[in-house]
Amino acid sequence: MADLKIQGLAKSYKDVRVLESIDLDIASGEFFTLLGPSGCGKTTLLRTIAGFQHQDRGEIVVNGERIDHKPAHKRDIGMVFQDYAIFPHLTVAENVAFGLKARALPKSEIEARVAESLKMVRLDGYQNRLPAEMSGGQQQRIGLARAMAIRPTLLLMDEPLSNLDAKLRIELREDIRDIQRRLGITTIYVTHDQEEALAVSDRICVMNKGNVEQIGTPFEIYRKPLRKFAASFVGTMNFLPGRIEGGRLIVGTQSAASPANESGPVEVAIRPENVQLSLGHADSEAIALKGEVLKVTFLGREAHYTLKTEVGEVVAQVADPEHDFIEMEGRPVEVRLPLSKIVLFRSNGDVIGAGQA
Ligand SMILES: Nc1ncnc2c1ncn2[C@@H]1O[C@H](COP(=O)(O)OP(=O)(O)OP(=O)(O)O)[C@@H](O)[C@H]1O
Repeated sequence: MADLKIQGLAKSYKDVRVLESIDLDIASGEFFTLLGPSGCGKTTLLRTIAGFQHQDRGEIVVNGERIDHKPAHKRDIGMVFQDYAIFPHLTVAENVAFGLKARALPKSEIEARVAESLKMVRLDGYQNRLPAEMSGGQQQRIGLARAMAIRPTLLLMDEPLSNLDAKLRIELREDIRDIQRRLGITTIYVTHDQEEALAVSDRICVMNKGNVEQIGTPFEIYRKPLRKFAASFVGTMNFLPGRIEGGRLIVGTQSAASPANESGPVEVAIRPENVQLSLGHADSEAIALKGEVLKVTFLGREAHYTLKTEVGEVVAQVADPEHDFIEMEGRPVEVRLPLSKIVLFRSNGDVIGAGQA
């Protein structure tokens, strides 16, 4: 069991600052995900923790002890890579044994750990195969078994599912999560896939341009974004221009009692699943915009609507649709934005109050 503290970690390549000043506090046994767009510094942060490169400033502390002066092989960290990084000329068992041989463990111990690790990733029986005879998903299981065989205090995973097709990705991410829970190993997982992050993590750290934007549980990140960046990067969000004046939230020609105690221009954010469509009139707890259905995509258990309103297009997602919505295209509807589901952002991207999406 290991907890990890990162304080003031900064890294530049030549004169380009890639990590600004990162502070993280990761609990023992936690599944912690670094989520962000390409180039935001996730991999750099992970590789710095692993010891493949060195920070310019800051500390990395595991169980109260600084590890950032140690070389990578002395940090007791298991690593799983996007491209598997397994040796093609070695058998499955030899690949898994690789780190154990480097640690000069007795042969019987190596054999026992290889067997145990392969069983854990459901590859028992494949010991003597070569990687080329295995599928992509199986090759990544070898990578996972190899990382776990050394019984590391930390497990780091860099986009481990990116090279797999959609179905395998879901299957393997569930396996990774089950194994991680069972062993209770502190895990840092890098992905740019927000759905994957929501599905597997205890907590998510949303990164942008070398900074931490928000750290929270998947629920908090999705439902209570603290910055516009997290709100737009995770899931789908409608953003509409509005303003608060005299205690009223004004969107286009419509208004309702303002949920926030300030005034000035705001961005009104709402998730598609929280937009309500109605043919009747709205209550006072919602902004009700006149709209027209531009497009309907019917997906069986839900339908997605693109709606034209006076302040721009709004996407609504309706669960369990009751109409044959093809007939709805071109029809006028009322587009209701319930105040309890709206999040308001200032022009600088900061959330107002503790809004909920
Ligand atoms: N060895 C290097 N030398 C110079 N610049 C680098 C080096 N490695 C990464 N960078 C730059 O640092 C920035 C952050 O890269 P990093 O790989 O950490 O981002 P990332 O969030 O993991 O992105 P991706 O998801 O695309 O891997 C990028 O702008 C990248 O071009």
